[in-house]
Amino acid sequence: MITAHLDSDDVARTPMIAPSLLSADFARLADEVARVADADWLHVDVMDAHFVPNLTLGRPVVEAIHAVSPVPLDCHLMIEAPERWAPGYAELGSRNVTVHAEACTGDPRDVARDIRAAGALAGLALKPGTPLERYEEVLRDFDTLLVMTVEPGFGGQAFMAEVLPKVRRARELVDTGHLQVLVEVDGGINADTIAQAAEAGADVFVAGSAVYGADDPSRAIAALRDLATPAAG
Ligand SMILES: O=C(CO)[C@@H](O)[C@H](O)COP(=O)(O)O
Repeated sequence: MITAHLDSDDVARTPMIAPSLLSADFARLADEVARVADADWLHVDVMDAHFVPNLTLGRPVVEAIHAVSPVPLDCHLMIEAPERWAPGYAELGSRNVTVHAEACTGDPRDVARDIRAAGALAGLALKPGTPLERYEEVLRDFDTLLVMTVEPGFGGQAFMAEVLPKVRRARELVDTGHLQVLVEVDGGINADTIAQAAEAGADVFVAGSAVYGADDPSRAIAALRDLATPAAG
């Protein structure tokens, strides 16, 4: 059985920028994917109108995006019953597939195992109000921890700085426990907020409107990386 894991390059503490396709023009997806070829990952938000009050796209569209994307896909499943659907997003070739802890009906470690067995890294996402303490024990069974810095569902919301202590605690757990886990932040990340998130210990920065709302997404990605790098320490 092939099981995906992070390699040493992934955990080198180099800030990774993952533009969120949610802020792209859905009528021109292939072009919008090509505009962020300089990114580290392409973040794809899958929403089911149940777990979150919004509906986006599903596996056939993600498969089509994967076929044209020059960068690895980072699929964020904001859906109910993730244990049923997550392995399919791994099988299509995604680099990372993240499920919400709040949506898992069983042990989240079982979903992580199935995602990895299907060939992707496994991510665990937490809403702003979900305590990390509840999931500290399962962290070592995941490759990424996505800390939501807005309520999931929509792009263009304001960054919730009150979530930063959770990012700091995640960094501490990863460092002291020597865990091979990337800390990812998602929501309201832009030129004004990315340094705070980097200083708190994030490795991966999802940015939707800050990248797709820019005239030149490549320059926006480079600028975000530059702002995160000194703050990451
Ligand atoms: O998952 C989500 C929203 O639920 C995010 O990925 C947003 O798409 C980020 O957009 P910005 O806050 O960066 O505009």
